[in-house]
Amino acid sequence: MDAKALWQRYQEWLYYHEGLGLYLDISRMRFDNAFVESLQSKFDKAFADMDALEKGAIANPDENRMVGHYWLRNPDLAPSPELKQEIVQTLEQIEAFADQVHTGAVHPPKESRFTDIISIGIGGSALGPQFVAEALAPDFPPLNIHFIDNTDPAGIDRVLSSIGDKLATTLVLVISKSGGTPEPRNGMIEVKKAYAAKNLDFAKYAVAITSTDSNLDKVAQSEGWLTTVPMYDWVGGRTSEMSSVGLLPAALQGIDIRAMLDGAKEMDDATRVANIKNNPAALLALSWYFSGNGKGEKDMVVLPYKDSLLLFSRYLQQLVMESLGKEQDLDGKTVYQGIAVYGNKGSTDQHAYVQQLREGVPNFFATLIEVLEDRQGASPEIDPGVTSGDYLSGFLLGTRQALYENNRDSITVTIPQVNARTVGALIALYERAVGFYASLVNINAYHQPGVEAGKKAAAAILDLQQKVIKVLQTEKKALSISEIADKAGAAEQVEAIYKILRHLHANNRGVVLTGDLSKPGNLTVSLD
Ligand SMILES: O=P(O)(O)OC[C@H]1O[C@](O)(CO)[C@@H](O)[C@@H]1O
Repeated sequence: MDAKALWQRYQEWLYYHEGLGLYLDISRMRFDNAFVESLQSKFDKAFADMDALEKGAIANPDENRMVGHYWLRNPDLAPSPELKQEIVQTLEQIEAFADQVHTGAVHPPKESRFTDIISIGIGGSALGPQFVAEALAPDFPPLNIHFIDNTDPAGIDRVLSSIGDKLATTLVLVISKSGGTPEPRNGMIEVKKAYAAKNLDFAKYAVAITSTDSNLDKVAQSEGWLTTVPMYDWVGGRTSEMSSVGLLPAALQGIDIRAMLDGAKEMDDATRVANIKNNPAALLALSWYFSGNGKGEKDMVVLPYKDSLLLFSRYLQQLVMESLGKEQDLDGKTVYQGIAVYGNKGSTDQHAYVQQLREGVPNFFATLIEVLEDRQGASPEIDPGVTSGDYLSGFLLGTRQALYENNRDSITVTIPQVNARTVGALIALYERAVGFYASLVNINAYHQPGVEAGKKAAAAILDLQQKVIKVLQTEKKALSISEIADKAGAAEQVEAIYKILRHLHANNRGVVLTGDLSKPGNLTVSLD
C-alpha cells in the first residue's frame, strides 16, 4: 500500500474517544473489509454475550459464578440492590480507611503515622497494584509501597531489609481473594515473624483484603487485625484492579481512585457500543483474531513508550494469557487457545529484542502505547529545537514504520497523558477486549483450570518431602535415592525425590548427599 492509501486507511480505521482523548489505530493490521464482514456474526454473539454477562448471567459456568468487574465502576449496573450497596459501601470503607491512615487517626502503636506499606499478594492480587503504583504513585507518596509477590525467601529478605527500622511504621496489606493461596500465606507468616522479632504486635499493623469467611478472613478476625476489606466472588483475580484489591493500595498511596473508576466507566460505556468500528475493544479483539487467525498464532508484544507504563505488559500478560489460554472451548472441544504476551518498554527494547521483531521470525504483532504528553512542564533542548521527548516519539513512529515495511503488523494506542483516568480506561479497554475475543473463539475467559493443576502438583511435592524425611528419620542410615523412593512408596517419583533432597542439602536442612554430584544415581543420602 502506498503512503497515500495508508493515510486513507489510517483515517478510515482511526478510533478516537473524545472524553478520554484516547486514540486507537489499527490501520497497520493488514485485514480487509471482507475479513471484518466474515466476523460480523461472531461479533453479534460477542456483544450479546457481554450484555448478558453485565446483567448478571453465569458467565463462568465451571465455577458457577457471575462476572461483575464492570459493576465496580458503575454500581447502578449491579444486578441487585444488595450488590450495589456492597460495592458502594466497600468503596466508602476504602476511602475512609485511607483517610484515617493519612491523617494519623489510624496509626501504628508507638508512632503517629504509617510511612510504608508491605503489600503481600500474587497474580491478580499483585500485578494490578504493582502496575498502578508504578504508573500513578506520586514522587513523594503519603506511604511508600513494597511488594512481596512470591514465596522466594531472598525476595522477602530484600523487601524487609529495604524497610529496615521503618517496620514499626509499616502497614501490611495481605491480599488474597481466596485467602488460601500458599505464596501470600507464606509471605504473611514470614512478615509476621519479622514483626514478632522486633516485639511488634503484627495484628496492629495488618489489614486483610479477602473474601468473607476465607481462611485469611478467619485469621484476621481471630487475631484482631486493623480491618478487613471484602473481595467478592464475582470479581476474578485478574480483573480485580478496580476492586478492594487495587483500590485500597492505590488510595493509601494518594492515587485518585475515583478518577481511575471514572476512566474505566467511560471506557466501559464506549466498549458497550454494539458496532465493531465504533467500539475500541471490538477493534482490538478483531485485530487479535486477524493476526493470529483466531488461534493465537501470533504473540502480542506490548511496548509502552513511557517508563511509568513499564508494568503494563506484565499486567496484560496475566489478563490475556490466564483468560485466553485454554485447552477446551465452551463445547468441550480441544482447541489449545491463547495469545502469548510479552514486552517491556520503548525505546529501551529497541536496544534489546526489537532486532528480532524487525528481521527475525514473524510470529507476533506489536502494540505500541504512545503518550502524547512528554512530561509535566517544558523540556530542555537536546539539539536545537529537539527534546528527549521528540526522540521518544520518533523512535515509536520509526519502529512502527520499520515493522510495517517488513510485513510486521502493529496496533497503536495513544493517550494524552498517564493519569488515573487514562490508566483506568486502559485497564477497562483490555478487560473488555479479552471478553470479546473469548466470545469470538468460544472459550471461558473467567476460569483457570491449568493453574489449579500446577498448584496440586506443587502440594504433592511438599507431601513427598515429608515422606522422604520420615524415611530418613526411621531408617537412621545412609540410603541411595532409589532406596529412599522405594521405602517412601514412591518409586516412580525418584527424580523428584532426588531434587527435593538436593534442595534440602543446599540449604543445610540436615540432609547430606555423599558421592559424585554429577552421578545422582550413585549418591548416598543421610541425615546429619
Ligand atoms: O487472590 P488469590 O486468591 O490469592 O489468587 C491469586 C491468583 O491466583 C490465581 O487464582 C491463579 O492461581 C489467579 O487467578 C489469582 O489472581
